[in-house]
Amino acid sequence: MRRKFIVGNWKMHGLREGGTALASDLAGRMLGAGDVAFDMLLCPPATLIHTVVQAVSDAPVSVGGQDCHGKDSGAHTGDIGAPMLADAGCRYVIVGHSERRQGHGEQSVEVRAKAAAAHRAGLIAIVCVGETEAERDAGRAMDVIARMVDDSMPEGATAANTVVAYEPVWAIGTGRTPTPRDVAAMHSMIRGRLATLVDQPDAVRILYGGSVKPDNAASLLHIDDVDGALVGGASLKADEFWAIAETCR
Ligand SMILES: O=C[C@H](O)COP(=O)(O)O
Repeated sequence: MRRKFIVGNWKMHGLREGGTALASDLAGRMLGAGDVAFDMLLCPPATLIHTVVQAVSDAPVSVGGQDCHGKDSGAHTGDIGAPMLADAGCRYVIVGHSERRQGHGEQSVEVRAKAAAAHRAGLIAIVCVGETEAERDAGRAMDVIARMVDDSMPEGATAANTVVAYEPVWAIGTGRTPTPRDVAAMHSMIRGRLATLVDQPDAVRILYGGSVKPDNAASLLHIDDVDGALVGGASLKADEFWAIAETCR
């Protein structure tokens, strides 16, 4: 049985005061809620990792990085090594987000190296894949995602060290989402693909991301093979993020 997984990706948002307040608010809700049917992860910007780790230390809330380098250390100005994230208290790291692939020209071969680096550091890698609008319009979405999954998954990936996030690029921050039928088809295809790439493919959590909001969360999160959500904008407001999480209860 895969537990639902609700992940907040704060992207490049947040200063210490607001980040502490948001993380503390969510930690309090998790503690107050008792038994919940989902796991919660917050991925703040690197500058807030330490602060957020402290703010959620008493609560069942994990913290993750938004990216890591494919090497453990070295002369890579501005980058963060996976061992640094682990040392700072992270359990997870997002790799291959489309904002890294598009904004920084990252290819799947680098994403694979980043996921491998995450595993070496004992982190769980959240490997993101997603097609552009042009690729979907051209009827190539399935092929594109299949290839991204194949090329981004490192040797030694297991259900214990890897999560996959399907995020159509055209749905991120736009208020648009694929139909539940399209999401179901894509997630089912991804799970089939994982069979040859990952140990225990049926246990791998596959998240949907892209304009997940309180009003559409239930319809997206109850689709077969959708094991949670990678939430951007709505993760910056405790009420909205919590409302999304609560649809899993
Ligand atoms: O990592 C999160 C995704 O990019 C989704 O962002 P969004 O919820 O703002 O569309």
